[in-house]
Amino acid sequence: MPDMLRWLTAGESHGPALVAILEGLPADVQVTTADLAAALARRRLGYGRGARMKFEADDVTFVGGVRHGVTMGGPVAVQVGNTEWPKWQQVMSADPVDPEAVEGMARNAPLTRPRPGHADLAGMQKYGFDESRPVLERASARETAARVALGAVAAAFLRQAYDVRLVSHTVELGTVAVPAGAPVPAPDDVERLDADPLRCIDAETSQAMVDEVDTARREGDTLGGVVEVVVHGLPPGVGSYVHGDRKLDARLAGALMGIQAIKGVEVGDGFGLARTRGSAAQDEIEPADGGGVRRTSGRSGGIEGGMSTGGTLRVRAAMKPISTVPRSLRTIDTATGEEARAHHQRSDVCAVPAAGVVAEAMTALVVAQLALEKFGGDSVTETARNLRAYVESIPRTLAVHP
Ligand SMILES: Cc1cc2nc3c(=O)[nH]c(=O)nc-3n(C[C@H](O)[C@H](O)[C@H](O)COP(=O)(O)O)c2cc1C
Ligand SMILES: C=C(O[C@@H]1CC(C(=O)O)=C[C@@H](OP(=O)(O)O)[C@H]1O)C(=O)O
Repeated sequence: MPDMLRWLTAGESHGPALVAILEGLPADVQVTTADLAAALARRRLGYGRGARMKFEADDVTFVGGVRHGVTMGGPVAVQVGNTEWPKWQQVMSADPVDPEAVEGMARNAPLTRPRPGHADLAGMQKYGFDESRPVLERASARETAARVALGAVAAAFLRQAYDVRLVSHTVELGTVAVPAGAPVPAPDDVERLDADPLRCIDAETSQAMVDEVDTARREGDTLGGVVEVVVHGLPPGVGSYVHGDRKLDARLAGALMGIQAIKGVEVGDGFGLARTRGSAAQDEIEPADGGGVRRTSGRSGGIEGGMSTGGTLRVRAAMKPISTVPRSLRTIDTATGEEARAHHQRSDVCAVPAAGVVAEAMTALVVAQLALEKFGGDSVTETARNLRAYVESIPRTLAVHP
């Protein structure tokens, strides 16, 4: 069975634009260009990002699927224009260029010193390229702008159809971590998180993270970290236990690992649970006041058996430190086979806060995909009605009280 909601992006880091398509979304989702621009602006936030984030803008437009601020049921197509395109027009021209026009142009020099930690070397081997420009143009995390634009559409759908809301935040940066027991952010915390330089819920930890970025920058180095995405309001039963590839946690892990530089995904207390006893690792079930069930804890991160439990969903993604290290790493020059130092022009010291926004977008897409598989419907009204009928059909004794 093909997925009900599908998405695809195209475009290069220094090309004229990124484009993205979201197919399978119901009609009547209210979404505007301003909503997309706001989501893209959040992705540019964060202490530690490089020069490019300052001078480049995301020029976003809908090119299909939306009319007068509402989706029409057809594929939603988005374009994110690159305002730096004039500088790259020749280097990244789709049509052949006059070799004399690019002769001696520094930007067009062949990139023959593949950067460790990037797609450069394996990409050259795979496609038989003699330089890494065609690889890095597509592998670059610039592409995440397109996914964030689609994520904003998915998030609007989830909010309007099911009252489901997402929040993301930074929980670790380098060696600095939010203290154990810090509150799980609520939807109301989004503004405060976005205003924080590291998108961190705890002010003291955030200051320590700023210091960590400053130290890394001073030392010509880069940082990674861990982000968490929290989903509020998801009813039980989204996802599936019948096949591995239809599990909510499997889909989330795949989508989050598909973000550039993400090296690990943890659902709920994931890795920590592996170090405890079974009696202390589950969320016990007890009768709720006035009927129904409640959980005594939220260790599972709101997923059991590949399905949402009706509790708060929590998923974390670990980002490795930025690969382009200013002090530059050892490599070879592929033109000569000689030892060399990897290319380095400019780079982020840390992009963990931005990765949180991207992780939130991917989570919105996956949750929307599996929610639509459960509830179906061609309009927001229809899918919302299906959700209500389902929730009402759950016997009173089994109703979830988060
Ligand atoms: C939001 C974001 C920004 C990034 N910025 C940079 C950067 O400026 N420099 C860099 O070397 N890597 C950056 N990366 C990471 C690379 O894109 C990534 O490491 C590379 O594509 C190789 O993929 P892999 O790490 O998943 O193997 C960024 C990643 C994300 C998610
Ligand atoms: C452009 C973005 O991020 C880029 C992601 C990136 C990488 O290697 O992934 C490397 C940098 O690009 P450049 O090498 O051209 O300076 C970042 O600026 C963006 O997030 O919009």
